[in-house]
Amino acid sequence: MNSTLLKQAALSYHANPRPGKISVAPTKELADAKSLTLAYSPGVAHACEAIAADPVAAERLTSRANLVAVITNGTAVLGLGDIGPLASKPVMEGKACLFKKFADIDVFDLEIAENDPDLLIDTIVRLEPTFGGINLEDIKAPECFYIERQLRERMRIPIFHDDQHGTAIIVGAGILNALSLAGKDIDKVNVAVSGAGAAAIACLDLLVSLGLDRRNIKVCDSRGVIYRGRDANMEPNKARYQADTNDRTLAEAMAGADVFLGLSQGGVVTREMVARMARDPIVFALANPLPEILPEDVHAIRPDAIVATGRSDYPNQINNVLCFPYIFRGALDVGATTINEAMKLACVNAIAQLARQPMADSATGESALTRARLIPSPFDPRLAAWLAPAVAAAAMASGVARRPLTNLDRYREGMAHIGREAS
Ligand SMILES: NC(=O)C1=CN([C@@H]2O[C@H](COP(=O)(O)OP(=O)(O)OC[C@H]3O[C@@H](n4cnc5c(N)ncnc54)[C@H](OP(=O)(O)O)[C@@H]3O)[C@@H](O)[C@H]2O)C=CC1
Ligand SMILES: CC(=O)C(=O)O
Ligand SMILES: [Mg+2]
Repeated sequence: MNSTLLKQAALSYHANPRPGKISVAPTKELADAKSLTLAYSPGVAHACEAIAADPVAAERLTSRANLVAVITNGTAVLGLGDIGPLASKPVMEGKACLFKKFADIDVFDLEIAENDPDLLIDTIVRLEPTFGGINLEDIKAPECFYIERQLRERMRIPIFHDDQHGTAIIVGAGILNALSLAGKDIDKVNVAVSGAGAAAIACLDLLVSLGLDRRNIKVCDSRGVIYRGRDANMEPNKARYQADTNDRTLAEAMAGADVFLGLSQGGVVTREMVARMARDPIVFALANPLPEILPEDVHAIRPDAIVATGRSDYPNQINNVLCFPYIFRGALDVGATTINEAMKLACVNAIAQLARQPMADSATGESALTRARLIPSPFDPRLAAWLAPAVAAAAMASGVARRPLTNLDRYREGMAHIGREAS
């Protein structure tokens, strides 16, 4: 679809037949005076009193345990930048739809007009009685790191900045599979990165925990390569990735690199830069909505490249939609108090392994992993049954589950049903 048609279709999709993408629906019969008596006054008072006597009763008597807040202040909306909370609402409604569609989780999207990190934190902390979990979205770096850390310390429900960890999880799975196709080892490859914000820093942290050598990483922000000694007071997260190098530009950083990871802005990579990468280059151009370089431009200059973008209109969509519905599903279902490293790594492995399984409809039984299919499609009906139980099991094994499951196989069957309904 050309860009004019896409714009028209997207605006019409959002406007018709009624504005927006989500609504709230009752889950109980409410047809007569008797059901009104139960749902509202006087019957509702009994539910209130039960929760006042024992807060855990809220899990049985309200929607809270299946209700997640998608929260933003609109400071880093996709790659569009600081467009503010109101303009971010279509993205947040979109996330709400994806939670519901893929994992049957209800979401309130909250666009908060507050840029001061401490005031935003205080606002979010006060929402704990309403929600079973908090998905932070499109809050810019470096504030996002402080905001998430404070919330994790002050709240007893899962807090997950999707642009950091959801992206890192799917990038981790995609890179592991791409490296295996390219026949390269993670501890030996050179990586050039465009972007040093929420998503890029979290991806690097996870890739390092998977074996990537920090000395083989060169990161660029909007001012070029982050090299040792560049700034007197370098932001601490950038400082962790400052390189001992004479390279100063992204073009120099990409020369000879095995992997390019783009989490910055559309169009910052040229064909010439890709031409100078190592053999079988892995190009993850993940800026949204426009990637750092389009796949057709990469393939035109490097037929040996393995390419991914964040978009659904090209093969290999590396997008956090493959993670956030399922990591929350697993966490909520065991009453996890947090989403920890063990749960994230379980999710990475589950995605990477699922991509290696034969497709359900495969006649040959061959592995589905190819250069054009590094990771499962967002509509793969097996995602819920693979990811949510892996996350739930990791939560239980790492001691953060308040309501451990007694039968993981039965839980997996329930997730398979959700997956089939979604696809
Ligand atoms: N595919 C996916 O699933 C996801 C994709 N993304 C995409 O990643 C991008 C960044 O998102 P996020 O990390 O949340 O945003 P942040 O605002 O936290 O970070 C943006 C980073 O990009 C850098 N940057 C801006 N312009 C350039 C440039 N011309 N060259 C190099 N670096 C540049 C900024 O540099 P500086 O520090 O100097 O300001 C900053 O480090 C967006 O396009 C977003 O859509 C994000 C999450 C998931
Ligand atoms: C996908 C996503 O979360 C982003 O581009 O910000
Ligand atoms: Mg985002």
